[in-house]
Amino acid sequence: MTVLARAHEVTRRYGQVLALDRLSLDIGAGELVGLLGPNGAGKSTLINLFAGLRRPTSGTVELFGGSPLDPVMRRGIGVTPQETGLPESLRVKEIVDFVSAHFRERAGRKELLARFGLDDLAGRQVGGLSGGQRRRLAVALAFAGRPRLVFLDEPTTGLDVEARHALWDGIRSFHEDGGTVLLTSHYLEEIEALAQRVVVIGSGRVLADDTVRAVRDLVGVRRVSLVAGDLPELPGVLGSERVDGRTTLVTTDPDRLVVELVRSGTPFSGLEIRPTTLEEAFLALTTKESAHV
Ligand SMILES: Nc1ncnc2c1ncn2[C@@H]1O[C@H](COP(=O)(O)OP(=O)(O)OP(=O)(O)O)[C@@H](O)[C@H]1O
Repeated sequence: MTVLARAHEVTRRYGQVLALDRLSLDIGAGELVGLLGPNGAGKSTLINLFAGLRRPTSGTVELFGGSPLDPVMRRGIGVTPQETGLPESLRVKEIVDFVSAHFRERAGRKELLARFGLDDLAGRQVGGLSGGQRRRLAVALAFAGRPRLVFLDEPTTGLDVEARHALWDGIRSFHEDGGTVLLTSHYLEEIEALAQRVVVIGSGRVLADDTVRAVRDLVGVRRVSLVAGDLPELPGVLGSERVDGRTTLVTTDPDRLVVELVRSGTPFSGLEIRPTTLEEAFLALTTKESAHV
């Protein structure tokens, strides 16, 4: 596998804050990697290091085998930060042309706008775009220089379902054409929908790096739901909720839980056991992590 971006034993401090803690991660050519972690886990810091916007306190960061501080290497990437300020008075097509002009290789304006569902807005001033349209434009601009690798920091924040799906389609088609993507998201279904590989980070460290499915299996959390009155104390329960008389228990050991439930003689009905969503897996992982601290 050709490695396009590599972090090796990277530590980044901001004063007393340890944002990344000897983190190592390789992004291979053609991968679509989802970076998942709670607020403050270090996701944006990692993207800023790869994009050459910050330097590590220690450890090494490589981009295309060179330094992210080298503009030649940076020309091969596209970045959408969490927040972007675009000049309000420029038209969409003018901004696309302005950004594209910085690159030797350029995506065609029409093709770029179409890919992100913005074709009808080419003549519109940015000041007249909705929040979601602005966000889509900011993401589209990451692709203006025909990058080999794009970093998208929470690309769909603030978008409605339709706009989010339009953006997913744009990211997917870039990936299908051989592009490499690292994206962070708080929408867990987004990572499940797009990424083959998920890297979970917490407290500046990699907690898991695997397929979405394997990460779920890794924590082995299941949802047991049933209709019952008051329940006795049951083994391995990480959380519970009760909606409309149905109780759902999140557990690491559904078999033992059911055995104990039957042994307790508590009457129940409608038993269902389901695998977890990535969100539940992620919560269990980060809970485990904080239990270690
Ligand atoms: N410029 C800065 N100065 C001081 N501390 C910072 C700075 N940037 C980030 N941090 C701190 O570093 C840690 C990691 O932040 P980072 O933004 O990388 O996390 P994140 O995973 O992207 O979070 P979020 O999901 O909220 O965007 C946090 O504790 C944050 O407060």
